[in-house]
Amino acid sequence: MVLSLWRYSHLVLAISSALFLIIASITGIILAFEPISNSIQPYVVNNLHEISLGETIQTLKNEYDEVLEFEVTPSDFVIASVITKDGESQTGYIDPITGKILGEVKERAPIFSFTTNLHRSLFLKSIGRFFIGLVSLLLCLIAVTGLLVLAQRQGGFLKLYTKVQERNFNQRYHVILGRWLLYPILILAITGVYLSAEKFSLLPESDLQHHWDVDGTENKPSLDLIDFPIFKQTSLNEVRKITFPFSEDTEDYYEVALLDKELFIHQYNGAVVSELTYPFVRVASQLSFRLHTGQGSVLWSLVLLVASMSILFFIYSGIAMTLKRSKKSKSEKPIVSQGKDASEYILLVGSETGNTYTFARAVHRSLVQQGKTVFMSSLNEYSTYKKATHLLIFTATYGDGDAPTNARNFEKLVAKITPITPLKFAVVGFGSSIYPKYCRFAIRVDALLHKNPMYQPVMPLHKIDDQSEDSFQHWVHDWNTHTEMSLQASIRQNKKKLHSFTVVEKTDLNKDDTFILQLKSAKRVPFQSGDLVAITPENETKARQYSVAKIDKKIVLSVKKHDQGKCSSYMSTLELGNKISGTLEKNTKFHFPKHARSIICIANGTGIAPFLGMIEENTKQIPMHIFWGGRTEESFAMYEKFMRRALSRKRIKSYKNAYSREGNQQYVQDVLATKRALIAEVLTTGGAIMICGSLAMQYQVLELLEQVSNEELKRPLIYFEKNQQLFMDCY
Ligand SMILES: Cc1cc2nc3c(=O)[nH]c(=O)nc-3n(C[C@H](O)[C@H](O)[C@H](O)COP(=O)(O)O)c2cc1C
Repeated sequence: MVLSLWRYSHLVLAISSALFLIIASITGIILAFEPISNSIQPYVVNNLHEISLGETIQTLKNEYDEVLEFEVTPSDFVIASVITKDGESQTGYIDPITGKILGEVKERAPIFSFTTNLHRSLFLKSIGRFFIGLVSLLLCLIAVTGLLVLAQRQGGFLKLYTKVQERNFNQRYHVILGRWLLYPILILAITGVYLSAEKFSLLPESDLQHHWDVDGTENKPSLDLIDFPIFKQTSLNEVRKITFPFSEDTEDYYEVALLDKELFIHQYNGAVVSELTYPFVRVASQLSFRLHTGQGSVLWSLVLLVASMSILFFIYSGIAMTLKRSKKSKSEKPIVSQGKDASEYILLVGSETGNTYTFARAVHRSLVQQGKTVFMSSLNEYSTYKKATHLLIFTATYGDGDAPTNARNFEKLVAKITPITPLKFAVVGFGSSIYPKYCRFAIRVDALLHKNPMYQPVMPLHKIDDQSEDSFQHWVHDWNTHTEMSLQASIRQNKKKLHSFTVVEKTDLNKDDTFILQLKSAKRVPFQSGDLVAITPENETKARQYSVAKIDKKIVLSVKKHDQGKCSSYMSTLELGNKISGTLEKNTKFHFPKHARSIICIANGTGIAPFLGMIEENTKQIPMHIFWGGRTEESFAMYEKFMRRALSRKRIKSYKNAYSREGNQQYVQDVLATKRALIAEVLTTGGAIMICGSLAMQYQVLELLEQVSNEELKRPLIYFEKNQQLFMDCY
C-alpha cells in the first residue's frame, strides 16, 4: 500500500513535469560543457591559491597608470579594468603575476547564451522562470519519492545498496543508476529552486550596509601596499572582486569582496575600516550557483553532465516500465496486495508450474473487489499475521503425494508457528486423478490444520482435478454459501498466439528413445533459452510443454518419446521440412542469470535442453559448470558436441556426468555430493544454481543443497532462494 502510494506519487510527479524536465536536461547537458570548455582556455589561472592579493594589486599599480577594478571569475579568470600608460582604457584577462593583459574579454559563446535562456526561462521571461522553478521543485519531490520507492523495494534504507533483483533492463538500471545519481539530481533540483526563489525575491534581503569609524583607523602609520596584512594573508582564490580607491582621498578605500565577506581597506595604512560577513542567504546563493552550473570545477560539471543525461534515461525507462505495467494490467486487472500484517485474508499458494497461482490470483482479485484486504504468498513463507481472520490455502501435489517446492517447508512451519488469533481456514487441492495419490498433499495440510483448535474450518477440503474451471466454480459457489460473500472468480483463458514452425534438423532416436529436434519459425518470434514451447498434437486438446534452447536463432528441443505419450510420439514421426504449430511462452523465472558471478546447471535427461542454449548466451564467460544425469554414456552422445564446442569457446568451465546404469551407477546428486565446496562457493559469492529435469531429481538435489547450505554456510537454502540464486524448472 505504502509502496504503491510512493510509486504513484513518483509517477504522477514525473509525468506532469516530463516535458519540462526533458528540455531542462538537454539544455543542462549542453551547459555542462561550458565550465569544461572554460577550463581549457589560455586565460585560466591554475595557481590562484599561491598568489597573494597584495602581489597582484602592486603589480597592476606598477604596470598601469590607473587600475579601476579587477575580479576573479568562478572559471578562475582574472579580469581587470585599467587605464594604460598611454591613457587608453582597457578591460581584459590578465596574468596576475606579470599584470600583462592576455586578451580582450570575450563575449559568451552564443550557444551557451541561447541555451541558458532556454534553460532558465524557456524564452518566456518571468512566466518561464516560474515554470522552471516549479519544475525544479517537482524534481526534488520526484527524487525524494524515488528514494522512498527504492528503500521500500530493497527492504529498507539500510539495504538501499544491496543486490538489485530486477532482471528487466529498464527496471534494473532505473534502480541501479537511481540510487547513485539521486544525490547530484537532488542537488541540481534544490539549487535550481533556490536560484529561482532568489530571482523572484522570495528570500530575505541580503544587501550589506557598511558603517565605519574614520577616527579609529586614520592614525595608523603608512605601509607599502604589499605589506598590508589583509592583502598579504589573502590569496586570489578567496577573492571575488576588488574596486580600487576612486581618488587619493583618505576616505576612498579599497572595496574588497571575498567569497564570504566584504571589506573596506584604508588605501595608505591597510587598516580594515569595515568588515561585513555575508548573510547566509548570500553565501547559499553563491554556493547554489556554483553547484548548479559547475562553474570552477570540471569534475563537478562532469557529474552534472552525467546527472542531466541520467534524467533523460529515467524518463525513458520510467515510461517503458509504466507502459509494460499497464499492458500487463490490461490483460489482467491489477491486484492490490496488502502487507502481511495489514490483511484480513491470507492466501497461501503451493505451486510447481504456476497453474495454481492463476486460480489464486482470480480469488485474490475478487476478494479485493469485495473490499477485503488480502496478502498472497507461497506456503513456504507462512508466518504470523497480525490482522488475519481467514487463511486460504491453494496447493498442488507432486511426486509421491509430496508438496510442490514452494510448499515443502509448510508442515514444519505450522508446527512451529502459533497464529496470533484463531484463523478460519479453507484448503483447495489441485491435482490430477490419474495419480494414485490424488491431492495427497492438500489432504495432509487440511488434516494438519484440523488438529489445531487455532485453525477453524470454514468448509470441507475441495479437490480440483486437472485444473477444471467447472470444479473451481463449484468451490467458489460453496465458499460464497459458507461465508455469505459473493465472490466472482474465473480464470481468464489466455489466448496465446499460434506459430508455425518448420523442422530443420532432427536426430535419430537413441537407445533411450530420446532425440533432438530443431525448429525454425517463419516469422521472427522473440524468445530465449529457458522459455517454453507448447505443442498440441493433431486431434488432441491438451498441449505438452517443452523447455527450449535458442541456438543460432533456432528452437532446439530435447524430446523423450514415451510409449503412451501422444505428443512425443507425434513429434518423433516428424521429418525435415514438416511443419508443426505451437505457442511460445516466456518463462522469465528460468532465463540465463547474466548477472551471476558463477553458475551451476544441474539437469537430468532431456532437462539439459535449456542449458544447451544458455551456454551460447554466456559470451562474458561467467564460470559455468554443468552436471548431467542419464542412463549411459551413449545417452549423453547427442549432447556431447554442444558441450565440447562450449568448452573450446570457454563458454563453460566444466561438465560432469552421472550414469545410473553404467560404471559407478550414480545419479546426478551423487556427483554433486562430491562438489560441496564448489556449491558453497557459488552460493556465497553471488552465483546461481539452476535445476532442470524431473521432479524426483529436483527433490534429491534440493535435499543435498539444503544440507550443504546448512552445514557449510550455516544458512537454510531458502535464504539463497529468496536472494534469487536458485532457479528451478522441473516437471
Ligand atoms: C510430475 C508430476 C507429478 C504429479 N504428481 C501428482 C500427484 O501425486 N498427485 C496429484 O494429485 N497430482 C499430481 N500432479 C498434478 C499436479 O498437481 C496438477 O497438474 C496441478 O494442477 C499443477 O499445479 P501447478 O502448476 O500450480 O504446479 C503431478 C503433476 C506432475 C507434472
